[in-house]
Amino acid sequence: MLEAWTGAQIRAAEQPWLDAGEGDALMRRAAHGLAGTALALLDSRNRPRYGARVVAVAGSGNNGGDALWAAALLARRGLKPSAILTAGRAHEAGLAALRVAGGTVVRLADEDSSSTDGDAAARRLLADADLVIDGILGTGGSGGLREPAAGLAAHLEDLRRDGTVAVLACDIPSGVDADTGEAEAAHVTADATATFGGAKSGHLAGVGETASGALTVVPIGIEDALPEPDVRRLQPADLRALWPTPARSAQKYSRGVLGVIAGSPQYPGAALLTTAAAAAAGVGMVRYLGPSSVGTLINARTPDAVCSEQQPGDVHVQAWLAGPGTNDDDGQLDRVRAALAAAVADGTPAVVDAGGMSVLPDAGAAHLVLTPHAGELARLLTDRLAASGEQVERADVEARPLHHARLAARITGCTVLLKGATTLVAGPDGAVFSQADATPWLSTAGSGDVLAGILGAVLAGVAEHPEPAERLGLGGDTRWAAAAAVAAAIHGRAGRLAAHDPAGTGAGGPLHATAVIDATAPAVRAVLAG
Ligand SMILES: NC(=O)C1=CN([C@@H]2O[C@H](COP(=O)(O)OP(=O)(O)OC[C@H]3O[C@@H](n4cnc5c(N)ncnc54)[C@H](O)[C@@H]3O)[C@@H](O)[C@H]2O)[C@@H](O)CC1
Ligand SMILES: [K+]
Repeated sequence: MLEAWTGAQIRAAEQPWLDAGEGDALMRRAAHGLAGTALALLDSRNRPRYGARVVAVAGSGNNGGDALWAAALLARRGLKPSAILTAGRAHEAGLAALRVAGGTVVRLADEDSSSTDGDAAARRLLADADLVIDGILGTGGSGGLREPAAGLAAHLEDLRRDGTVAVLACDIPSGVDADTGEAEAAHVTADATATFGGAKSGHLAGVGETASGALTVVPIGIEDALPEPDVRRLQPADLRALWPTPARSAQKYSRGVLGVIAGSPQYPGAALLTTAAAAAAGVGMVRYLGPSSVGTLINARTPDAVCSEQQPGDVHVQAWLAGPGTNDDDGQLDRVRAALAAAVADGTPAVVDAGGMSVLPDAGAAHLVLTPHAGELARLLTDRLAASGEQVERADVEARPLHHARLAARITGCTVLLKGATTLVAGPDGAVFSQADATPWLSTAGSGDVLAGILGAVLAGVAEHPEPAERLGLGGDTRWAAAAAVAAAIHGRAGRLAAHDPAGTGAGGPLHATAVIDATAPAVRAVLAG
C-alpha cells in the first residue's frame, strides 16, 4: 500500500529528531535520496551523467537546503552544479556546500531590486541545464508561487515541455499544497519527485498528482513515528488480498447475490452494462429488478442474470446496485428508494449511482457507496448545502477534489467515490483512498455503468467477509471505502487492457464500454496472478 501523510503529520514525526539536534542528519539522508533520484532520472533519459548540468532552484527554507546539498553531492559524481536562489535568504550550509563543490550561484531580482542581471543569468542557466532540481518550496510553502519564482517556474515548464530539461521536484512540486494537491496559482510541474519520510497527500490528489510525475519515497529514519496515513493507494498486492476470491466450499449464495435496479424502457443501456459488468467481475449471482422489456434485453447479453419485476422487499441480496438509467415513469425510482431505505436499515451495502443519488435517504451510512463524477458531486453538494445558500460548481470540485469528496462523505454520511482521471474515495470515518489505475480512453459513455457493476460485485463479495480488509488494517467502516478503491482499480486496469495502454499514459486507442466489460475478468486474473 502506498501511504501518504499531511505536511503537519510528517513534521510531527520529524520533531523528536529535530529536538535531539539531528535535523542535519535528516537533511543529509534526504539530499542523498534526492541525488540518487536525479541520477536515475538522467539514466532513464539516456543522458550521460558526466558533465551533465544540474541546476538547484532554491527558496529560503529547508526544501532549498535539500536541493543545494543534492547538487553539491552530484558534483562528486561528475555533474556540473549551479544554483538559482529565488529568495533573499538561502539555506546557509547547503549554499556553502554548493560553492565548495564549484557551483555558480545567481539570485533572482526581488521586488526591491532594480537590477535584473540575475534573472537573465538564471534563464541562461536553465537554457543550458540537463536537470533542474526544484527546491523553491516544500511542506512549509503556503499559497502558491509568487514572483519572481512564479515567472521562473513558467519559463521552466516551457523548457520541460520542449524536452530540453528534466525537472525533479524536491519533496513536492513547488506551489502545490502538500496536504491537498491543490495549486491556487503558479506551480512547478515535475517529471519526477523524490519525497522524504513518506509520501504527502498532495502527491495523490488534484493538480499535485499530475505535477509530481514519477514518485520516489526516500526513507529518512522517521517512518516508525508516523501515524495512521491520511490517504492510501492500493497496490497490486493489496488488490490481490482484498479481491473476493471464492473459498473451496463456495457456492453462488456464499459468493454474494447482487440486486440491480437500473435502466428503464427508455434507457435500457445502463441496465445491460451494469449487469454484464457485475457478472464479468464474478459475482455469485445477479438479480435484476425492473420492467420485463428491459429484463429480456439483459438476458440476451447476460443469460445468467435472473430478471423479474419484483420489489426489493421480495428478494434477499448481499448488495444493491441502484440508480443508473432509472426514471420516475416506470416505478424504477420507487424500487431504488425502497432498496436504499432497506439497505440503511439492515446494513446491506449498496452502490448508489446516477439517478439514485437524487433519492438518497437523509441519514446515510458508510456501506452506501455513492459514485458521482465532478458534475454530479457539485449538484449533490449544492442540494445538501441549499440552506446555507452555498453553490458548488463542477470546476470547484475539479480544483479541490480531495476537499469536496471528504465534504460529501461528511455531509451525506456515505462513502463517496469521486470519478476522475484519479479516483478518490472518501469514507465518513475520514479514510481516503486515491487510485490512479485508469487510462484517458476510459472517459467514454457507459464507462461509469461498468464501474458501478464491478463495484456491486465487490460489495456483494465482501459483504459477509470482512477479514481480508481487517488483516490490512482497513476494518470497520473503512472496508467499504477499501472495496470501492478495489473496484476503481480493477475498472482502471480493465480499461488499460481494453485500450492497449499498459501504463495509462494515453497510449493505445479507443475502447467501448463493452470492451471494458470483456477485459474485466482478464484484469482480475492478472491481479490475482501477481
Ligand atoms: N524538517 C526536517 O527535519 C526536514 C525537512 N526537510 C525538507 O524541508 C522542507 C520543509 O522545510 P521548511 O519548513 O523550511 O519549509 P520550505 O522549505 O517549504 O519553505 C519555507 C519558507 O518559505 C517561505 N514561504 C512559504 N510560502 C511561501 C510562498 N508562497 N512564496 C514564497 N515563500 C514562501 C516561508 O516564509 C519559509 O521561509 C521539506 O519539504 C523537506 O524538503 C528534509 O530536509 C528532511 C528533514
Ligand atoms: K519543491
